[in-house]
Amino acid sequence: MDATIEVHDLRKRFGRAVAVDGLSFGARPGQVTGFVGPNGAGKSTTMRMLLGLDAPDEGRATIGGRPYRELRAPLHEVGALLDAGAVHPSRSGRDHLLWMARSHGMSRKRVDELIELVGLGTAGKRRAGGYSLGMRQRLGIAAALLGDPPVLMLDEPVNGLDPEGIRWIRGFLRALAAEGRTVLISSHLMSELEDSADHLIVIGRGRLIAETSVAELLAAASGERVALRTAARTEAMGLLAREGATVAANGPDSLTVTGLTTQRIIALLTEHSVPFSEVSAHRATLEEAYMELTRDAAEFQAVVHAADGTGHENGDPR
Ligand SMILES: Nc1ncnc2c1ncn2[C@@H]1O[C@H](COP(=O)(O)OP(=O)(O)OP(=O)(O)O)[C@@H](O)[C@H]1O
Repeated sequence: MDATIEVHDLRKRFGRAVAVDGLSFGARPGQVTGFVGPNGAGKSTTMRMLLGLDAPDEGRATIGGRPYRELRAPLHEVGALLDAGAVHPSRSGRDHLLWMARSHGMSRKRVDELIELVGLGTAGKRRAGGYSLGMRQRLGIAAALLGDPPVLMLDEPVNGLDPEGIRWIRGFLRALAAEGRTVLISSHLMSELEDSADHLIVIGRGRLIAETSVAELLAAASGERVALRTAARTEAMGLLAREGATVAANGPDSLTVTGLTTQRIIALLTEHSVPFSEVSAHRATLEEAYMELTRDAAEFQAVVHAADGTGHENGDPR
């Protein structure tokens, strides 16, 4: 089966709210594709449409060229984790998987293999109601993998995990992609996707903001900025500005310079005997790049104003 995920001009409204607004993107086999956007951007709704749980108003959401409802053996074609809490609390993790396996004609052996693979071990025999979030995520991922599907879709799999859980899931997802699977994972935090995603789909207000590789996004956000550390801040600022650079001071001895290369800055400072202790190309973090991209997304501002408790739009004093 062709394991490509494709979304084309997808639209979905809930009453007056537009959840997904003409979204198009793709996710390919052999890659972890990060699906990132602020809270309320439309990630879960898009995944739900890909999984046939919500019907699009317009557009197409397909897996291997077909909508979910037309897949012949869905469990063997797509594995999904939307809500890690969706397990009966009094049933053990293993029994939950056995129940799913039996209803789809899969073996007990497959269940035991998966319990080992996701690192649940003996916890598999304990009541799922007593599981930590990390254990519930592992169980959910095991359930998604039951039918050994070439496509995996996980909604916020890293959210709420401890550092060890995050490390495990990153490595695990990368290994699944390395086996040739298509892995789509959503997150509202770009930093969660650092070190795990190869490709990024960034959305805001139901629309595509960027579809890019992690490397390209970082290069674009890093721009031509150079970080300069000098004890002679005023002198350096005057000199570089006269040479056409834009210079911003960020601290008593640190400047950010735009418009001149690192080599040219070093040559000028040396020529004019301006002391400096560091000149380096600025490298943006993934989080900085993301903040720049989503600055205008209204949901993002809404999160900020909800957090500061004003209940006002940002910059709107009413
Ligand atoms: N069943 C529903 N009924 C009404 N509105 C909905 C429904 N599902 C989603 N929405 C709205 O659609 C928009 C997109 O929501 P969605 O959950 O897809 O975003 P998200 O990017 O997954 O956000 P989060 O990171 O918070 O999970 C939001 O404004 C949300 O309130």
